[in-house]
Amino acid sequence: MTDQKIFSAQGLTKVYTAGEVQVHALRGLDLDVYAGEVVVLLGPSGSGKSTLLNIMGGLDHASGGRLFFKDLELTALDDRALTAYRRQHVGFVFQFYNLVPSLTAYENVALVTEIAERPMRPDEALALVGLEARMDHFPAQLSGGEQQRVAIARAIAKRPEVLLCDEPTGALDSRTGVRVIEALTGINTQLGTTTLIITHNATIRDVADRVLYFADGRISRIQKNETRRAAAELAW
Ligand SMILES: Nc1ncnc2c1ncn2[C@@H]1O[C@H](COP(=O)(O)OP(=O)(O)OP(=O)(O)O)[C@@H](O)[C@H]1O
Repeated sequence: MTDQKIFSAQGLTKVYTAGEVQVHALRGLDLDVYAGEVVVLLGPSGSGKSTLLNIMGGLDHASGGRLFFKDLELTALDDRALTAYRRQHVGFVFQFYNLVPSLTAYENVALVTEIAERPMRPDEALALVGLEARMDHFPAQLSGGEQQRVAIARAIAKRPEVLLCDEPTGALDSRTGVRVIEALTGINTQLGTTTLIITHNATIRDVADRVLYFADGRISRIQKNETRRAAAELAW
């Protein structure tokens, strides 16, 4: 973790309108995220965690307030510029892996490296998540945790500055979930990738530099961990 801000949000709001109903998903959120840190986002369902991650990742527009990625004001960008930002700077990991079933692990990662500006090789990315021996396997031949690690390799192969993870262990049992968190923290250590992880599993907060507690569209508390616990020590 450094003192260089990579994200800075001021008064960020998001209102979803569904027919006559308005949902205030973010209600004036302020946040700084520092380059190289691991941040865990905790909070009840509907408290705005995914909404924030989607806006940070350029998948959605805020309704108000300002959000910067370094000097770039994301809240001032149109769809096209937001797509360019996302392609260049952001990797995503979701609860479901979305691998192409007819392609091997290697080929799934290569799909991304072929269109990135300065990618690592697919085998290099797969080695970072401990799957170099499984490169030629198809998704159906891999466990859920291994498929998620392929998805992580795919997300980091373009060397994004930011990795945004929405419930990456949500579909996994404890042992495989721990391996996935190990892969994420290992990448953070080796590449310095700023990593945000949404989870409902409070045990995971111990691997973070900081923990953000969400409540009703705002951050109600920020916890700073003096030391980060090794992912391998986690169990739930
Ligand atoms: N596309 C949408 N249209 C309408 N309302 C939405 C949309 N996306 C999210 N919401 C609403 O915005 C609020 C915040 O949702 P969000 O997904 O950010 O919460 P969350 O903290 O990530 O929840 P969870 O932990 O269940 O994923 C919720 O009330 C949700 O129903």
